[in-house]
Amino acid sequence: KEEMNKFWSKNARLNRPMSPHITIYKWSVPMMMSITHRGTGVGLSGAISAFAVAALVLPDNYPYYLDLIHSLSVGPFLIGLAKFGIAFPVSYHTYNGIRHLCWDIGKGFKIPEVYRTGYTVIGLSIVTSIALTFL
Ligand code: HEM
Repeated sequence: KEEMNKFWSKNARLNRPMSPHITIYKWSVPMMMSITHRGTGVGLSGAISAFAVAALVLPDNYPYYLDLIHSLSVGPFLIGLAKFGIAFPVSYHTYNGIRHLCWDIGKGFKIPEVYRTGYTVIGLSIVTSIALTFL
């Protein structure tokens, strides 16, 4: 215990960052993609659960609420933005999920491949989300 105390007081004295200290890492595309995969996964789970709970507890049905949104006349820009905001996490998580599954079978681990597949996923996600927005 005494050794541990010495260890921690030395770290504090030398102003060493304590683990976990992700701030020491230089941000990279694969790193951002990884956190976005988690973010979109958790976001999708939350959104689907909220949708399911709403379907159970709200008094009216889906077409009624859709009409309600239409009647607000928020304009095509905001509607488009909202549609993109839904389409992007779905597209991104699906394409990046396929990238993850490739890793799970041992493919695509070389650093240039990680970047290439990463940029492909980002590109496909943007194109797919724009296409879905205009549906
Ligand atoms: C609405 C549908 C989906 C939901 C709600 C969902 C949700 C999630 C969540 C919560 C995670 C855990 C994220 C983390 O803690 O790191 C996850 C991970 C994952 N998802 Fe999805 N997901 C969905 C669709 C998909 C699809 C369509 C694919 C594949 C094509 C996919 C592939 C994966 C993979 C491979 C992982 C594990 C990533 C890892 O190894 O860290 N998901 N998903």
